[in-house]
Amino acid sequence: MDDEAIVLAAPLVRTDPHRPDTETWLGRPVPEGYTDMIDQVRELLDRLAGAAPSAEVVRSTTKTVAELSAALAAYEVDEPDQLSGRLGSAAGRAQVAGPALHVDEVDDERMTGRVRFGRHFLGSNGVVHGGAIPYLFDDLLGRLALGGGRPRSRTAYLHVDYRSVAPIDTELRVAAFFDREEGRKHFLRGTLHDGDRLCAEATALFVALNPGQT
Ligand SMILES: CCCCCCCC/C=C\CCCCCCCC(=O)SCCNC(=O)CCNC(=O)[C@H](O)C(C)(C)COP(=O)(O)OP(=O)(O)OC[C@H]1O[C@@H](n2cnc3c(N)ncnc32)[C@H](O)[C@@H]1OP(=O)(O)O
Repeated sequence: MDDEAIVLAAPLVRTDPHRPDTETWLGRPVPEGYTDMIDQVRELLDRLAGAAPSAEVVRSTTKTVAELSAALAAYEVDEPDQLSGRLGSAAGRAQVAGPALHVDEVDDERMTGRVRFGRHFLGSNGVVHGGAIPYLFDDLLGRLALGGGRPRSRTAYLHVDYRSVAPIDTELRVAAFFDREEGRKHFLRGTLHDGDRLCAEATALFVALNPGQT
């Protein structure tokens, strides 16, 4: 392993004091170190986005990533059994398609947290890609839509207003609010702040699924 490859494998410095030590999933213990693995993959995506590697490092990284894919392929499961996207207390639900969202406080009507968009989510000029922000809101508001014992629902619309730029590699604040419900229609809104500065806000309609609706 050469020096540049060692940098990729360096221990993760990001830590989350809010993360529980153990978590169960579908009544089973989550494999030890699972969320650390997800954090390492996030780190890899950030490094990948920011790197202009030598041909030698491209070759060795390609080989290593192919080996990792093959190792995970041996453990492929159907959707109901997958961990990614289902660990409610893990950053971003352990789903690396989205940013590392940490929920701090939640009740039936409100949710607050922190999010950090890494280099992987860069649009340009140090600013988060405009497409990554709706992802964040869909996830955040979608979780709150499920709160308070409410039935499963689906996003019918999601309207995002970009009020000011959201920087990458910065801890941003998020908040979600359950505004009201009209029959199956649940109206929610969310905000994204950098300090006191509003970066983006969203309004959304989630429609509760009818019994038997998939
Ligand atoms: C095993 C354990 C796991 C545990 C996990 C724990 C961790 C946390 C877990 C999870 C967090 C989840 C966080 C992510 C959440 C993400 C959510 C998504 O992204 S969902 C994907 C994107 N959305 C779609 O693909 C929808 C596609 N559209 C549809 O399926 C339908 O259009 C649907 C269901 C939205 C509505 O269809 P209809 O046939 O059921 O109902 P109709 O009659 O059309 O609408 C009902 C009412 O809503 C209004 N409506 C519908 N769409 C509207 C729109 N776009 N604008 C305005 N009004 C609309 C209608 O006008 C109607 O209103 P009137 O009752 O007449 O007053």
